[in-house]
Amino acid sequence: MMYHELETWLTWMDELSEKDYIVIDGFLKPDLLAEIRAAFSTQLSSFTKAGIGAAHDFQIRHEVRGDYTYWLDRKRDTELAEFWSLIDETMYIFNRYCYLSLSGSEFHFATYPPGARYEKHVDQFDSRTNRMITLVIYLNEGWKKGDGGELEVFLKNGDTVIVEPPDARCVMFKSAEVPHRVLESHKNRKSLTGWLLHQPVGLGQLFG
Ligand SMILES: O=C(O)CCC(=O)C(=O)O
Ligand SMILES: [Fe+2]
Repeated sequence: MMYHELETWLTWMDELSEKDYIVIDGFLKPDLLAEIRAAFSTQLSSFTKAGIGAAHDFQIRHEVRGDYTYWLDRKRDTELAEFWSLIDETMYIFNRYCYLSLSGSEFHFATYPPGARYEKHVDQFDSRTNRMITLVIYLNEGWKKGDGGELEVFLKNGDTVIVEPPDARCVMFKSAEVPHRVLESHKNRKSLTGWLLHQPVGLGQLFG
């Protein structure tokens, strides 16, 4: 039993291959969204300041990246079982229909307090090339224009796209190919962000 119909998946995969990114509203059904929101609230006191860069150049610079994160662990965070199985389904689809060889993932909750942003970057660090697909799910109930925290995506053809972060919206893009930034947020901005990996390394959490 799949979470999304194959036909729907194939439409999404076509769009992602063509544009390098895709915005999907309703990627999560309401009950799964509620589970994720509950887990987010439970962990809120354990979030820590996010860093930038891999092992050797790890640093915390507020002006570059102002969010706080909490890394998930599928063995420990079993209340998110339905989410983990959706991620498995997502990896299966990418492997089967996009010829990727994904075999792991890493996910964190993130919150950007008012005034926080994340400057232009790509998600594949020089020293780590295993992040293939970035997947972000926004958890901003009641988000409205003026709240800020939009995701700006820089495409190869020179176009930039502004993606607003309302509740339940999912954005996926090719981690190595799509520079992006998070514009300054004026409210607490919440998300569940992760990467589908070429190998099951999942060391992102050691580096921020
Ligand atoms: O939350 C977003 O819209 C993107 C976050 C991001 O770029 C990252 O965590 O690498
Ligand atoms: Fe990013």
